[in-house]
Amino acid sequence: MNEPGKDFQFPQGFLWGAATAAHQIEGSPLADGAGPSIWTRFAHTPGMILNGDTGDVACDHYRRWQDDVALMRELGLKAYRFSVSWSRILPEGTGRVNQAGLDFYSRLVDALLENGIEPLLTLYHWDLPAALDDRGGWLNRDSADWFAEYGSVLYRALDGRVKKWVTLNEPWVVTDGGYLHGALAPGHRSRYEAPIASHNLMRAHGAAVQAYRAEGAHEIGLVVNIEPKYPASDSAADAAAVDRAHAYMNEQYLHPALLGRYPDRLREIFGDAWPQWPDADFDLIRQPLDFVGINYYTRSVTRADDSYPLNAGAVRQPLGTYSETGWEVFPQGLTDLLLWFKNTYGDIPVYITENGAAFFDPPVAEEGRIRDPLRIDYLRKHLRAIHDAIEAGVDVRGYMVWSLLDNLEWSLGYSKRFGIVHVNYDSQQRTPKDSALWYGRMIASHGRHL
Ligand SMILES: CO[C@H](O)c1c[n+]2c([nH]1)[C@H](O)[C@@H](O)[C@H](O)[C@H]2CO
Repeated sequence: MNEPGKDFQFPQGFLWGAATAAHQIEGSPLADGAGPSIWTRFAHTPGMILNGDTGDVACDHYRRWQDDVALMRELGLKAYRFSVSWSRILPEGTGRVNQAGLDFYSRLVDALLENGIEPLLTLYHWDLPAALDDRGGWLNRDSADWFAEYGSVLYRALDGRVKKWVTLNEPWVVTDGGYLHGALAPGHRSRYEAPIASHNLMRAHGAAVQAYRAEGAHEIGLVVNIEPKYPASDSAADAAAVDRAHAYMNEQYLHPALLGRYPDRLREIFGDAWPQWPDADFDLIRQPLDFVGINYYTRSVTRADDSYPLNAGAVRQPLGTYSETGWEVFPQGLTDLLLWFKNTYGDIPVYITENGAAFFDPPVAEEGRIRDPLRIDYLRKHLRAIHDAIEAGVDVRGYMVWSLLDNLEWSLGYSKRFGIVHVNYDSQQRTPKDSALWYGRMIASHGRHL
């Protein structure tokens, strides 16, 4: 447990880094031959993003990437998780390669390596080429081939320099937000489309891993957002609600990827909207993985309700501490989740590929400081929770704080700040917050003085 003054020993080689995503930081979405993504289109659809914010400029990382790599080095990061914009590489989604797009990421990777920072590359962080959405997007079974083709273009260009690859970031959010509830691009609302999109995403994951095994020589994995579900009461109804919520978020993607089957509850949840899948699909989806990335933010105390389609919902905790996004700060949930993962799927290496929180950060003080003690407390407690899981035998190999920079929080626009580095969106000035300086000291001591 977390005895005060305990000397925390993280495993040798534990990878300390930070994470971002292309659409959230790059800006210049159509520069140098890039094609539009569904988020370029979604953002320019009135009413879809708070305050009419768009990713047209964001953190201007597409132009400021060299300064941002220098900043990562100054902070002492050892790794950087980023995503590639598919439509910069393949403007129509398939076929013609845009060399300028490839060159951007090739230069970024070289700069990271020159500065002793290991790149972790995510192929897909939600920004599907608009041209593929016009062909049905994730509802089209051809999406698996499209994605494998895209992956192969990047493997050939970057493998050897990039040694840790991620196929998908959070297929749950892509499906739940983009196809069931409609809050995220492409903004569909259909309980019939959601399972189809979800299944094709996992087929695409499997196809991209298969393509990597033919082309690449290093590591590839899947990133999921999972969240421990705790019953709001000891009633049978709440226990059943927990089972449904757990199957829908936590098992829906890990089961097919690692066990080659869906949890039974999904048929109960979706009813007549749950198709009969071909057995061969699970042979494609279930590919040996070198690691799984877990994005952890919060827990959910869950009760039965009449919400759609789960009939299960989260209950706010009166004594809980909440971040600006309304997520409870609950570090113990990360320990519980990691133990569940190991007990359910075995000793697969794990990276915490996202963990962080949005808090109201004060403006830049006169001396250029930004005091964000709540974020430091959040990060410290979650790193201690990871350490507890490691001591209990979970093979956690690294931690990527979300996020390096304040950035575009999807449909919430720029209203939420997750960065350990503040971004002034008018001047594009970067200011490391106290949490960035703290995290750098943490990395330098390898977590010893957590
Ligand atoms: C529902 O929470 C998810 O685990 C989650 C949280 N987050 C994410 N996924 C995404 O991967 C990031 O792009 C978001 O910016 C980040 C913060 O919202």
